[in-house]
Amino acid sequence: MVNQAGEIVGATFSGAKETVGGLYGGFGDRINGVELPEWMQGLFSGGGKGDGESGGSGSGSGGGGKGPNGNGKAVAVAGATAAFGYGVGSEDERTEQQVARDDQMMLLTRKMIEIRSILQKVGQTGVLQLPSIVVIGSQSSGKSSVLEAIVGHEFLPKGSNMVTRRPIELTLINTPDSPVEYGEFPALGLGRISDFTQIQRTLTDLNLAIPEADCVSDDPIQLNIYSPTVPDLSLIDLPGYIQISAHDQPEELKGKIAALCDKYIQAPNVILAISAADVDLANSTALRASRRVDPRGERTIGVITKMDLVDPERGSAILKDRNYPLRLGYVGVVCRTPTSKLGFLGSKNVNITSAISKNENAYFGAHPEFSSPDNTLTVGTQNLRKKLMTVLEQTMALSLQSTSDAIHQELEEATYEFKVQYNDRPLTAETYLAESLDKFKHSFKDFTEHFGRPQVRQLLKHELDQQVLDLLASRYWNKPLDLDKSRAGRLDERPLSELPNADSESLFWHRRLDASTSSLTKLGVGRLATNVVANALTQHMDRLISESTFKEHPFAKKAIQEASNAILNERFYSTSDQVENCIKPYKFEIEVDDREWTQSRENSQQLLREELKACEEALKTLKTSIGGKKLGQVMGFVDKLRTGEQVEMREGTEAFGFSQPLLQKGREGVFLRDRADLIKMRMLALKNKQCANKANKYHCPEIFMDVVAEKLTSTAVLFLNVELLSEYYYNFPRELDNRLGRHLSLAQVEAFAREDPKIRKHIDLQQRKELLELALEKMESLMALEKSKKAAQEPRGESVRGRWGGMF
Ligand SMILES: Nc1nc2c(ncn2[C@@H]2O[C@H](COP(=O)(O)OP(=O)(O)OP(=O)(O)O)[C@@H](O)[C@H]2O)c(=O)[nH]1
Repeated sequence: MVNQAGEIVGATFSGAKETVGGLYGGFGDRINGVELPEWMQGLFSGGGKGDGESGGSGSGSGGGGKGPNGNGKAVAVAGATAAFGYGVGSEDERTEQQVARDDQMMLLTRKMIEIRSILQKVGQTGVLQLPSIVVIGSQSSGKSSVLEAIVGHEFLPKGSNMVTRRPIELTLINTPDSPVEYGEFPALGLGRISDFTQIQRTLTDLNLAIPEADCVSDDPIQLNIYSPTVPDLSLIDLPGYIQISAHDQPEELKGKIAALCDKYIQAPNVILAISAADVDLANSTALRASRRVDPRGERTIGVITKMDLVDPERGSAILKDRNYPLRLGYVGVVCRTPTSKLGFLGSKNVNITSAISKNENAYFGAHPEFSSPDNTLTVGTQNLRKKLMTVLEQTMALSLQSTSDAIHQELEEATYEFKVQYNDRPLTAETYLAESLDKFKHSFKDFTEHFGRPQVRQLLKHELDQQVLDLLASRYWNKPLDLDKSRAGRLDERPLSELPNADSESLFWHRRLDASTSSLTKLGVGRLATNVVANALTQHMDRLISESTFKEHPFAKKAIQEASNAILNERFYSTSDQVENCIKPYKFEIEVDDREWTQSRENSQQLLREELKACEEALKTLKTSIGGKKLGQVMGFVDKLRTGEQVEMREGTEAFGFSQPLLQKGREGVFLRDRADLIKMRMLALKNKQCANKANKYHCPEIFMDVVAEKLTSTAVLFLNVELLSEYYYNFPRELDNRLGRHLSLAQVEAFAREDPKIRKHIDLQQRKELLELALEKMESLMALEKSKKAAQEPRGESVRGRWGGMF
C-alpha cells in the first residue's frame, strides 16, 4: 500500500519538491511571524534535502524509504501537496503571507471538524450544526464522480435502482503524518476500513436498508475518510434529483427528494450545485434549487461536469454564464472515473487522483479556451478542491460566533439541569462501578465479621441435631401403627418404655445405640457439612446483592454469583474430603468426659423440648383443619383398628362415613400424639438420675448421640474454617475485582452502568455537559486565534476585507 501510494504520488507530483521547497523552504517553524500548526512543523522540519528529494522525486522504486526520512514521510509530504491542490498544472501564485494565513485557516477547518465530531456525540445536531458543503445535482449529473475525484477513491454506491437513499455526511480528514488511507463509520463501530470496496459495499447496504417503498430517508450515514491526500472537508452527498418517477417508484418520490435536499441546502451550508455540460444550464435542477434558497448566489459553487462532452467554445461559454452569477464562481471538471470507464487502474483501492488530474490536464491543456495565459476560467478537480477548502474555511470562520453562542446556550441548559437534578454530583460509568464495587466489598467485609466459626458451628450442629432426631426416631421411637400388634413379643422388638429398667448389659440396647452412632458418623459428614456452609454462603451472597446497588444490574449480579460459585466449586471436594478424614476416628471410638456428658444432657433435653413443641403444634394445626371433635373420632377409629378391636362398619355408624383423606389425617393425629407421649416419656427419663451418669449411656441414647454430634461438629468446623471459609473470604474480593474490575472493557463498564435507567440518565447528562464544555473550550481557543490573526494583520496596514473578499 505504501509502495503503491509512493509510486502514484511520485509519478503524479513529480514537481512536489520544487513546490514544497518554494513554498516552505527555510521558513522554520514560522512563516512571516506566524507560527505553523504543529503538524505542519512536523512535516517540514527535519525535511532536509534528502527528504524533499525522496518526496519530490517519488522515485517509483518505493524501496528507498528505509531511513528516518523514509517513504512514508515522502508520501505524506507529496500527499499534503496533493491535498492542498499544489499539484501539476496548478501554479501557486499566493504570497508568503497568504500561504501563512491559509495555513492558519486550514487549522481552523481541522479544529471545526473536531468540534463537529464532538457535537455529533452530543446529539441534537439540529441546533449545533456546523457548516458543510452540500452536494446536489440531478441523477447522472456526475455528483459521485466529483466526490470520488476529491477523495481519490471510488467508494460511493453505484447502481441503476437509485442507490443513494440517505444523506451521506462525509468528513475528510487530512493525515499528513500517515500514508495510510482508511474510512470509518463512527456510528457503526466497525473500526478502520482500508478497503474502499468494502466502504462502498457498506454504504450500499446502508442505503438499501431503506425500503424501496420509502425510497429516501433523512437519517444520515456518517462516514469519515482519513488520508494524506484528502483536504480537511465536510461534505454531504444527497440523493440525485429526478425529473419523473420511474414506473416502479412512488409518485411522491420526486417531491421527497426535493424536500430532503431543501433541508440541507439552508444557510450556513455551502451548496455545490452539480450540472452536466451536455445539459442546458437553464434546465439544471441543482442550480434552480440553489437559486431558490440563495438568490444572490453568495454561497453556491457551480460545478460543470462532463466538460469533455461539449466542444471547448461551448464549455467555456457555460463557465462564463452570467444568467445566474455566482460569487464563488463556476468550475469546469472532467472527472470520469478511470477505474470503471477506462479500466486502466486495476483495483478500486488505488488512488485515482493522479489519473483524473492527468486526464484533465491533457484535456484542458489542449484547448486555449482554458489554458491561455489570460484565461480567467477555473477548471480542474485540483482547483475545485482548493476552492472547496477555502470556501469552507471562510464559512466556518463566519459561523464561529453563532456556533459558539449555540453551544453556550446548550451548555447553560445542561449545567442547570445537572445542578437541579443531581446537585452537581459527578458520575461516570467507571466511578459508578468502582463505588458500587467498593460498597459491596464493604458489606461483604461486614458479613465476614459476623459469619465466623461460632455461626458455622451453630449451623452445622443444627443440621446434625436433625440427623440425630431422625436416627432416634427410626431406631427408637417409630412404632409402625399397623404392625404393632404383630411385632410385639418378637425378640428384636422391645418397647422403649422398657429402656430405663433394661439390664445394663442388654445386647439389644447396646446394639441399638452402636448402630445409631455408627449411622451418624458414617452418614457423610464431610459432604453434609461442606454443603451446609456452601449453601449458607450462597444465600448470604444473594442477600448482600439484593441489598446492594447491584440488584438493578443483571450482569453484575451474575458476575458476583459466578465469582462465589467458582470459589465454592473449587474448594468443595478438598474441603469435604478433609472434614471426612478428620472425623474418621469417631467412626471407631468415642470417648466422653463428664463435662461433655453434662452439656449434652442439657442439649438433648432442649432438643426434645423443641421436638415436642413441634409435635404439639402440628397436632394443633391438624385439629384446626378438620375440627377437634372430628379428629378425636377418627383418631379413636384408627386406635381401634390398631389394637384389633372390632369396628362396626355398617351404614349409620360413624366409621362408615370416614373418607380416605380423613383416615389419613386420623393416622397423622395418632402418630403425633404418640410421638409427643413418647418424647415426654424420654424427657422424664433424661431428667432421671440414671441419665446424669455417662456410664449409663445405653439407657440415655439421646445424650450420647448429642455427644457424638457435638464432637463431629467441633472437628468439622475447625477444618471448614480453614479449608473453606478463610479461603472464600480471601479470594472472593479478588474474584470480584477480576470479574467486575480491571478486566472489563470500557464498553462493558458503560453497558453495566446503563443497565440502571436512573444511572443512565445521570451519566448521559453529565457526558453531554462535558462534551459541550469541551466543544466550547475548543471553540473559544479558535476564536482567540482568529482574533490574534486579525490583530496581526492590522498593524501592517492591511485593509480588513470582508470574508469573501479574499476569494476574488
Ligand atoms: N465523459 C464524462 N463522463 C462523466 C464525467 N463525469 C461523470 N461521467 C459519467 O457520467 C455517469 C454518471 O456519473 P455519476 O458520477 O455516477 O453521476 P451521479 O450524479 O452520481 O449519478 P446518480 O448516482 O445516478 O445520481 C457515469 O457513467 C460517469 O462515468 C465526465 O466528466 N465526463
